[in-house]
Amino acid sequence: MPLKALDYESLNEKVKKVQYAVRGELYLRASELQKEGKKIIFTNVGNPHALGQKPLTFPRQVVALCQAPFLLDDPNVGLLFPADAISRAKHYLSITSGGLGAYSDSRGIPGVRKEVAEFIEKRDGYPSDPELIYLTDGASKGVMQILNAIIRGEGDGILVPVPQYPLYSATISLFGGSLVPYYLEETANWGLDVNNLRQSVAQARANGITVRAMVIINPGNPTGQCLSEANLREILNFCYRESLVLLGDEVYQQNIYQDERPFISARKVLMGMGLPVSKEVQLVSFHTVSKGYWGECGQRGGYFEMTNIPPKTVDEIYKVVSIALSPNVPAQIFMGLMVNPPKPGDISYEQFIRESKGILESLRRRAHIMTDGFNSCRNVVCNFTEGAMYSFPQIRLPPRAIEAAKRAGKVPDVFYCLKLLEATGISTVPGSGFGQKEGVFHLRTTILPAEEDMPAIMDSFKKFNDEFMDQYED
Ligand SMILES: Cc1ncc(COP(=O)(O)O)c(CN[C@@H]2CONC2=O)c1O
Repeated sequence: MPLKALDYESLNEKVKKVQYAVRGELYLRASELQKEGKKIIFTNVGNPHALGQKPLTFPRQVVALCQAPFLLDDPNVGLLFPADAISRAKHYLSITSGGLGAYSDSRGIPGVRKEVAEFIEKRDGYPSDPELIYLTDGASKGVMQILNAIIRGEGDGILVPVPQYPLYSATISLFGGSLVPYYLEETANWGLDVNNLRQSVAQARANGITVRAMVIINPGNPTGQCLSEANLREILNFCYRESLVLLGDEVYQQNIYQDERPFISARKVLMGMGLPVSKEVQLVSFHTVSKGYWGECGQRGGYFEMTNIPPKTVDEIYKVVSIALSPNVPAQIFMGLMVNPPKPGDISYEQFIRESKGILESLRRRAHIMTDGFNSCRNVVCNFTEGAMYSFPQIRLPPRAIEAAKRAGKVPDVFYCLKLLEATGISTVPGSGFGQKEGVFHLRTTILPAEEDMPAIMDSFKKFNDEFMDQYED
């Protein structure tokens, strides 16, 4: 029989080649163990509600009423829902094309795009045009749409930080482009050295690659570093000199756990740089409802904002996003609520602030508990999680452990993470899934397990690690 189109052997080679570690070998093994009845702590994915975080009340009240508009006609609705949630629900229903069940404009609901533009203006102090803001099914879809527009073939290179979030390596691979790594400096708190950028671009060009764009993830995933204004200015000048599009992945902009480097957007720095840079550098910025203190990952809400992108290109991107008809409409309402939350004086303001502050302050404490726990182990060094929601400790593995990994046919940090999982139920992602320097090993975990469980989890990790080292250390 001739091969059919969906027989494995005849699949698109790019599909077979692509890797995505966040749900890779460790996650699959953890799922097997869970089926066998083992208690697993799935701290491999930045999925706050899966680890017990409660959703913020106000957004759920508004979207519940939008999903069930008949409740608005119930005379008792005011007994269950606050007046500001009722009025916001009525507002959103009035700007949809027929409620949550109707497709919206392919770029998203104009009224929500306007709320995003107002949020950006308030955050950065510069005007933002709703026409250049597209709502997407999570930031992932936006990243994929923009990379799809940029990558013409394997000769096109995208500068990506290493360690990186594998959405980028996977998408570049799937679209047949070339990933051009630039290494973050672990000993400089995962700092970004522009000299590394220059070397990476020169190396790529020597290999015949046309470097077209650069990705920054700020705050970083998995590394957690926050870029300073000076860093961002250096990067924007570099993109200007090298004519690179800058993709600013800023999904963790609400997740900041130190006061020295508050979040500043790439767009704000760009707008402040004056001509010609502020008008020449092409920037696309990404945000989501999946992170921050919202953690509404399953809703699939995101946006990207285009800066200095030519109108004809914007039209082409609009054409392509139209193929998928409409972004997720309930998620667009979550996005509107995220960028335009209850204000002082609103009935729900106090509760909203109490809930969101509570989550952020707990995340900051958990970041310290986890970092300190890792650094209490003799062979582990861990930079503090300045932002985002991950911890990325370096695990120094003795030669006999590396040999044992080789005998088992595993990359050393996969070997270590599998042993950790089997012994403790802690499901992590090996550093090799994010990229790391040769001969250096890491694992990524989230800082999301419940705060009251965190000390016991770190004790369990330390016990495993010390036993592992006793077994393999000379
Ligand atoms: C840097 C970064 N960009 C984009 C996304 C995608 O977000 P959306 O949910 O909006 O598509 C993620 C998700 N973080 C993944 C998911 O959980 N753990 C991770 O590392 C991310 O870490």
